[in-house]
Amino acid sequence: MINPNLPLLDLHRHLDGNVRATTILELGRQFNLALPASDVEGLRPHVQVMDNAPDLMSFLAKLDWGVKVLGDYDACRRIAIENVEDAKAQGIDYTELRFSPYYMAMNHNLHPQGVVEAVVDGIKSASRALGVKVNLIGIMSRTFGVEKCIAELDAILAHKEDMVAVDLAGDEIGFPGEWFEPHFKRVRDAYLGVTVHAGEAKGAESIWQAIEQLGATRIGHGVNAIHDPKLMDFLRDKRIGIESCLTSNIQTSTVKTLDSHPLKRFLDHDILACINTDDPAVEGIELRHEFENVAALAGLSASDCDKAQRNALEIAFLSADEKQALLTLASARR
Ligand SMILES: O=c1[nH]cnc2c1ncn2[C@@H]1O[C@H](CO)[C@@H](O)[C@H]1O
Ligand SMILES: [Zn+2]
Repeated sequence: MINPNLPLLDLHRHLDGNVRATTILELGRQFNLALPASDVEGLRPHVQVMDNAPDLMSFLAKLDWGVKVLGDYDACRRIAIENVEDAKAQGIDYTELRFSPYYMAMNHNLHPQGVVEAVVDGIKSASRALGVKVNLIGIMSRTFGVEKCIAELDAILAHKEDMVAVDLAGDEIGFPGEWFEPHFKRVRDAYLGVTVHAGEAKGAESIWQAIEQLGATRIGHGVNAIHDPKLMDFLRDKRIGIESCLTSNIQTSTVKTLDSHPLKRFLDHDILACINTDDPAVEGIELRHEFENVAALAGLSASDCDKAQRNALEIAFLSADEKQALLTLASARR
């Protein structure tokens, strides 16, 4: 359940994992690309998870068409704007949209920095026009290797004033966090926040690594913390945020069933965990659905959902004043 008197936040939302099927079709036509289908129903199984994927990497393959159609910078700007429209339609008060400039650039040889510029431009204009507060998180896609991530980081840091944090996403097993220590030193030196996808495909040791070596103050997914009692206490005591994504974790086969999802136990342990979408279009879900339908199946009560909403505000990459403004806005509702 969503408490309308608390702000509604989505802190873990991939902009490039949320490209509308209709937009993929239109951009495919615009750039004369051979798509696997010519209508939405035919395209759906190629761009959306229909049955749960057997593992993370099979899930991630469903994001590929959404970036294969990005034939120019205007296409990047377009999907950025549509992401703000989608957030607005959900009644989201504040969202942190994350994106991987190299992943968006690579199919049509765009320059990652040009992609960043187009996304920043689209987000700023749409955010202003629609009245949704948005910040950006730059992603390094670890799947493409250490060197590509250096170039990707260069593009992100060239626009560091338009970013609140940097993330590491993609293949957690094949490209361990240890390889990205120099990258995150640069991120911290630029005074940006650090959030890392960890403990999703790998165990609790990957979460320890993200916190202790990379400087993460927030963890994407972090489901495998549940197997390490010392880490559970550490996350609570150090106020490390956990960005949970319920449906995503089922669809990647990270968690077998919703009733065994660790989010409820994170909340009971007073860990700052919250509810997020991950890749809405690829999953075929949205934030309200996660709160209104999925949370209860994961054992959350209405007061657990309240807690998740408050936790999101607590761990958001925002100043104390900005958080207060969001609280004031929501408490004045109705
Ligand atoms: O759930 C996830 N786990 C790990 N990586 C992800 C997830 N969703 C998307 N990406 C990755 O994020 C980048 C695009 O924003 C891509 O690298 C994609 O593979
Ligand atoms: Zn993610």
